Order: sequence, then C-alpha cells, then structure tokens
Amino acid sequence: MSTPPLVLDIDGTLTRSDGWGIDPRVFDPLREWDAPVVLATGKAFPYPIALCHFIGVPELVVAENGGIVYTGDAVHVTADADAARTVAAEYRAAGYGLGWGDDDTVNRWREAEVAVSRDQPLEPLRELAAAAGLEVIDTGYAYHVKDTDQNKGDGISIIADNVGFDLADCVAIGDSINDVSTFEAVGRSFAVANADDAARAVADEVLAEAHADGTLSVLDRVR
Ligand SMILES: O=C(O)COP(=O)(O)O
Ligand SMILES: [Mg+2]
Repeated sequence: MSTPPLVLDIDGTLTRSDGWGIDPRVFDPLREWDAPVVLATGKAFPYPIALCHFIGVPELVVAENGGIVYTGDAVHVTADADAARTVAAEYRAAGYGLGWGDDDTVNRWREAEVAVSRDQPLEPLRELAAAAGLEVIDTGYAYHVKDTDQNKGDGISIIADNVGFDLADCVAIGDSINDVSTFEAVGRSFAVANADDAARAVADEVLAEAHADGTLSVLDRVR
C-alpha cells in the first residue's frame, strides 16, 4: 500500500501533552512524508502557512474552519467575516470583549470568521450569532463565530481536486467538533484521546494516546 495523504488538525492534534505548542517530534515524520500533507485548522491563514513553511512541506492549507483554502497555487476564500464582525461589534456593545487584548493577533489576519477567547461568556455570543444566522463552535481552544456551512471538509476537497489526490485515500487526525467534516470527508479518521465528544462520535477510531503522541502513533501505523 502506498503512503496515504494526511489531513492534520493543529491544536489538540500536533500539540504537546499539555495542549500548547507544537510537539517538535512531528516535524521530521511530516517533512519526510511521501504524500501530500494538508494542515486543516481553525486558526487564521498565516499560522498554518507558517507551520508548513517551517516543517518544510508544500503549503496545503485549510484555515479558519474552511473559510480560507490554499491549494499551493491559489487562495480560495469561501466565506466572509462581515456578519461575524457585526456580531462581534454587538457583543462588545453589550459589554463583553473578544478576550485577546488590544492587539488581538488571533483576529488580526482573520478574513472569514471571528474568534473569541473561551474565557468570555458563551451564551450571549451564541444568541447574537444565531440572530444573524451564524453559529458559534467551541474547539476547546476558541469560540468561532462563522457561517453554518463553512467547514474544513469542503476545504479539503478543494485541495484534493486541485492537487490530484483522492479523499478516500486520505488519513485524517483531529480532536474537536471542527474536525467532524474532515472525518466525514476522508477514507480513514482518527480522534486523539483528548478529543471532544463530537469528534469521537464520528472518527473511525479513537486513539488511546493524546495530542502528538496519538498523531505519531497513527503516522507509524499508516506509513
Ligand atoms: O483555532 C482553533 O480554535 C483550533 O485550531 P485547530 O482547528 O487547529 O484545532
Ligand atoms: Mg484541534
């Protein structure tokens, strides 16, 4: 069997056991991976691009939960942040904040949704988003105010079509609700042990190991 293309979530999946920062052990196996490696994340576009760059793999990226897709030669913007920014302004007017401080590097380059810190109140955010026809998802790392149809799975399929591989051949690893569409799109899916209920419910297999330990075990198995 040939090496499968990979679709990897970042936070909760490539992270160290305390949940923060990339586990450096993932760099070499990913750089040496003999098939496409797609990073599919809720983070803003520059973060996964930089991670591909520093791993040393071609830039194949689904960012902002599918709102921004990079196929290596073209950027596809599939959602816009206007409605989410209006929700964020209403949330602020109601006395809340996004929770990232004055410079807010979490949203500074974000083009297709708005992210809110999980230390801010969720319910008023959900109510304002619902009134605008949007949803709020909780990845365990941030609340994301986004279009209901914006998802990583559709983004991955844009990349697969452009690069020329089959989603049925792909192996995906993830940890949260924003990976459900990924798991549904690919041939074989793994949830790390720290995954939330939504991801566990859809994954083909829930791993015994958490974070990068789980990811490294899958890489060993499917390589
Ligand atoms: O941005 C987040 O909230 C989570 O990012 P992830 O999709 O890479 O886990
Ligand atoms: Mg994650």
